[in-house]
Amino acid sequence: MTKELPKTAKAVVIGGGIIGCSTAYHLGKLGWTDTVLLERKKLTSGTTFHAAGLVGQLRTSANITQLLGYSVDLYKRLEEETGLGTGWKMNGGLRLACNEERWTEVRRQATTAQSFGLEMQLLTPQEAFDLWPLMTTDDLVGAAFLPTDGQANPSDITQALAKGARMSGVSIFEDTEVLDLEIDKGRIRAVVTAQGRIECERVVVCAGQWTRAFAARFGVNVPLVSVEHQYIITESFGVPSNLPTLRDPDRRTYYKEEVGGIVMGGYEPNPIPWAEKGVPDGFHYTLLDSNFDHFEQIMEQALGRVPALENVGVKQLLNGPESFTPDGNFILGEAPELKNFFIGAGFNAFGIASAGGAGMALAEWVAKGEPPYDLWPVDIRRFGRPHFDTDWVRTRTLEAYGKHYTMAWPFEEHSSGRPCRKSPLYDRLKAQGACFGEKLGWERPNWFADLFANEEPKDVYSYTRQNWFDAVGREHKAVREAAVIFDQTSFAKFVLKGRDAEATLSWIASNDVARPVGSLVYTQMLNDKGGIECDVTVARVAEDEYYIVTGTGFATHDFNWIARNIPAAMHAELVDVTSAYSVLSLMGPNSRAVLEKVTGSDVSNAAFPFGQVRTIGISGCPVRALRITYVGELGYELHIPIEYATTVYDALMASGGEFGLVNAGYRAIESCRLEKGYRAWGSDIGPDHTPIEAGLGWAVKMRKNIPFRGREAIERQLSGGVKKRLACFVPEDADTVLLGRETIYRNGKRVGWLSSGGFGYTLGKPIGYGYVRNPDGVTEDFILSGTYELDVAMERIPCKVSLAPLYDPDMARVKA
Ligand SMILES: NCCCC(=O)O
Repeated sequence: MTKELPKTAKAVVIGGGIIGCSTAYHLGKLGWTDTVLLERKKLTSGTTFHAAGLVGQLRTSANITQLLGYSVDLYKRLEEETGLGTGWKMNGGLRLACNEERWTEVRRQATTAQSFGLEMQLLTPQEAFDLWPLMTTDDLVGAAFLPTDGQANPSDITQALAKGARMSGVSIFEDTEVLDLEIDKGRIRAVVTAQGRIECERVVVCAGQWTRAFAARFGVNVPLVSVEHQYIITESFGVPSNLPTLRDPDRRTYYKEEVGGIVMGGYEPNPIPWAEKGVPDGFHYTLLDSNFDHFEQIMEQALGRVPALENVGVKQLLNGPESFTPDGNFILGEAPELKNFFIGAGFNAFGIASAGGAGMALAEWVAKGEPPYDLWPVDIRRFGRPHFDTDWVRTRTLEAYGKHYTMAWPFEEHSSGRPCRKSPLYDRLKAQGACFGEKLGWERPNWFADLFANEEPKDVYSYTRQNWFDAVGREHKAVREAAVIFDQTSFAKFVLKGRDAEATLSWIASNDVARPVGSLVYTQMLNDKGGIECDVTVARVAEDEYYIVTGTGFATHDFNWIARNIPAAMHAELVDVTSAYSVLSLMGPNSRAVLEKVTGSDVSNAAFPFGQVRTIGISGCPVRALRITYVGELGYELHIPIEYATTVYDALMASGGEFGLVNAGYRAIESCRLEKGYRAWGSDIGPDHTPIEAGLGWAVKMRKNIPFRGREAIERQLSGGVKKRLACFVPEDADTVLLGRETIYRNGKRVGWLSSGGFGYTLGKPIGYGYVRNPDGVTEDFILSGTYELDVAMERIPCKVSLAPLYDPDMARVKA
């Protein structure tokens, strides 16, 4: 008897691939048994059925690695739980290195794995050969082996997840296409199918490459596109079933054992986009025509590694389109555009590896309104304006696909889809030697080449100090000794306006923003666990108006966090004014002297002290000047209506020469902020870290009896103590290159990893920040009483620890 579609459900999951089934399985485990999964055709029939099925775990983020580790734990027990075979085997994963740079990358990855508590062994070529005797090793420098990696059968594991979901009471309907959603005043009311209508308030879209078009119908942007991906399946030739998976990134290829043969595929540099006009109707259990010519480049590489492939029969060259994203990470979370509309899609090469953990995290997000831990690298809110344009998304995604196995260089920038968003100063800065980086489409000067000395404004990547090291040193010196202009036009800027603006922001912000007009406050915005969701500057520009400034990459996230936290009864409206203002940050001990030459306004310390905002005139332009700094010097952020930007810039440059004013870029900012100890959201701070743990307790209004979101969590930490604390580390060896993720050892015991790392030119030393963790609690004494080493590329480097800023700890320069 066919089961009838229910009339109501607590949540509806759309899509019966591995991600949808994993999400439904985990919703069931959370007691959301009133969940319905709808699949328009048959389970797995979209993309899952042709996935290769490798399960690797290591990523550059600890939390994403943890998520993938969860997949492994789940896959280990799923067969026993459901009675269905999954094809899971923990045969380990090998990764080869064929040159010294790659070997450095692999050793750095081994350090990262160690930081995150994942076992990764470094092997000689002979040891690698012993594990994988089908390969040639002449060109090998070394290899890495992750014993807990493995592989699974994608269709079987999906069916097992579906069975597990049903066992919890979740209903699954195949051949049930979703035709529409009913949405009323921004609230989801029902899912409409040909078989009937299900009233529900929460929808989870896990529809693979169909997700972008489906979500767009409801105003939700999911930046993914389809790309052809090919692999071969050989006849059986006696390959042992315990053969580890193998990745040979220098040859762009991967391998796994399958029924005594080999599956081999790769990520070519010239991928072929698919379904540019949309996925055709009736595309299920469908593959594309094999493209032998295109695969030849991959096959050639593979034959060099596995000569046996020359003589073995190829059963199939499988060509299956999959969804890929512009940054190679998948897309998870609640859509910023529509409440209770969740996305799990765009899994690139990692669908099977990620599905267990991603489904768990997404289910928690749906059920509890937040993910189990910070998932910023995969959070849907990391995207922004350029991602609305499918052509731009496709261009960038094809670049990301082609780089799947290429070296992941430190400081590497994308090259496609550029320039996209340009500050009015772009051409001027380019003419003066700017080497630009890119964030959310914005071109931003990273550093300036000395064109008179024939320096080329181009990054040359390596794992040692890169070619821009000296140029950034020059800019750093100018920040500390003279004055610089940073073009920070890409900052995200919002206006919060309305008669309840003060009360609203007082609830959302953990620092005291109920200050007089003209005040400027650095504040965090916390979740209920006290974790830092936003890290912003707030200027009170009128009784009923605040101007909020945050980092370029956080535009969507922070806007969404603030907007969603405006209490229902409050009269306050949030508007994104990013495109209305250019930002020139005039920083350095001479910055006041430069400013005094171009403005008639009083910018003396008495009239315009630190932590204030003023409107000053420059060349006929009303400039909003914020007395604040992220580099630890006297300075002013000048927020300029966009049409005046070049006029103000030209005036400053014309007057600044005598004070040593020069252009400087983001890499100098990074160097200076590391010396001064300013935290960076996304690395040093984020939703998993509270201000107390981050050493930002001074910025929380605990002495005032003002309620704010997260206050109770902070009170608990202040009375009960913390189990981790951010500290600063300075290696004794000045030549050490710190990049982040290096393991922190205290008295020989692993206690954490670096959240960020770089070089401080004034100090003349590398600088790193990282949390020292201890389940029994971490106090200042605990931190300062330890002897520390950092593991860098599997080598221990002694270092000193500090809790106080390394530069200007008493703020004398900032407040000068
Ligand atoms: N979809 C193939 C996975 C390859 C890899 O894990 O690198």
